Order: sequence, then structure tokens, then C-alpha cells
Amino acid sequence: MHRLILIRHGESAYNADNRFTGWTDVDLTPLGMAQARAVGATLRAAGVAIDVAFTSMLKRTIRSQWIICEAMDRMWLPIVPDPRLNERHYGALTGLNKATAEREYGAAQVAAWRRSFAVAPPPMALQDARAYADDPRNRGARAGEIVLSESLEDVVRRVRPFWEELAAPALRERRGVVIQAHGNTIRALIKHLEGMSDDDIATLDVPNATPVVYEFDADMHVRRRYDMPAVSDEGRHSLF
Ligand SMILES: O=C(O)[C@@H](CO)OP(=O)(O)O
Repeated sequence: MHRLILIRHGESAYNADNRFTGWTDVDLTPLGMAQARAVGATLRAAGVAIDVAFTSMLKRTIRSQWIICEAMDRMWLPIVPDPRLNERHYGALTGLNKATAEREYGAAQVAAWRRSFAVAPPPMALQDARAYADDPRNRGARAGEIVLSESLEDVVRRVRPFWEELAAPALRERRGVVIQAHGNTIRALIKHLEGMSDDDIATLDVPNATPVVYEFDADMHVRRRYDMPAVSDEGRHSLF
């Protein structure tokens, strides 16, 4: 069975403050850590076979995965950080409170920046962007470019080669794969995997710490997708 589990990290400090995060490397809140522990307990109770976990280069995904590995008693699991899984670059909106942005620019404009496929947020000032460009955490996200802002379409463009080079080959070898990433990199992956339309992806929201499971056939076509029920809802279950 070719099985993939997509997980968005637990709540981060900027999630709690309702701020645009993008490439800002904020940590998990205590609630975010508890959410990751609950995911680990769920995966452990379900007896999920995981052989490798891919994360972004940002600490909210890496720490979530550490906590999950600890809760599963699998601290030996290989964790592979890849900058192509970093959150979408939120441009000039980075750090801004989302409610303040709605008051300033209107709810429709903010919704388009947040969820449309092709619209990128206004660009970050070049001077600011250099801090991100020089940071090894972002090197390779869009190699050779100083990134000022990204649409979901830009994110699909960098997530697709990650998928082809690392995740798909691991699944073809029948390895259990976790991708621990961000709201918009997971939306980009789902769009790519399901061939979802630009309109449909605009209504898809990915909550924190809620595993989504994909099963593939031998040709790597999606056979089934389902959310994994939390262990507290279901008790011990045997999906795997
Ligand atoms: O701020 C961000 O980087 C993302 C994810 O938290 O937010 P949004 O859901 O608005 O795309």
C-alpha cells in the first residue's frame, strides 16, 4: 500500500495572534505542542507505519514532527527538512494582523490574497526580503531568486519538484511517508495530487494538526483520501 499522511503543524505563535506568518520562523504555542502530541498518540494508537517524515525548514513543522515522533516512541525516524515545503511567502503582509488587513484593504481583497490560486500578496520591500534571501532556511525554496511574495501557483511550482524527487519515489518503494508542512504548501500538494481546479482550491482550508491520509495505486494515482479521526474521538481504531 502506498500511503501518505499530510499534517499541518500545531498552532504557532502567529496563528494564535492571527498574524500572516509566511517565512517567519515562529515557534509552536503550548496548545500547538499539545496538538502535536495528540496527533502522535493518534498515529501510535492506529499502528501507522511511517518510514520517513519530510518537514519544511521552519521550526513549527520540525518541532511538531519531533513531538509526534516522541509520542509514537519513534525518535529514530528519519526527518528530512526541505525548503520547498516552507510556507508561502506572504510578501508585505508578513507579520500583519489579518483582521487589521481586512479593515485596511477590505475582506474580499484579503480573501483573494489568502485563498485564490493566482493572486500574490503585495511584494515585500527588497531590503526586507534580503534578510530572508540570505537565510539558509530559505535557500533552495526558490533557488537563485530573491522572493518578494508568492501566489499559491508559485508554491505549486516549487512543491511539485519536491514531490517528484523525494516523496513519490519513497512511496513507490512502499515506504510510509509523512509530510509535515504548512497550510498553503499542503493546499499546493492537494491541488497537485488531485488535479483540483483553481476555484475548488480557493475554498479549501487546512486546519492545524489534523492528519489527512492518501492511498495510492501502483501507478501513483490517488485511490482514496480521508481525514484521520483523533484518537480521543474514536478510541483505538485500526485503519492501518
Ligand atoms: O499566515 C500564514 O502564513 C498562513 C498560514 O498560517 O495563513 P493563511 O491561512 O492566511 O494562508
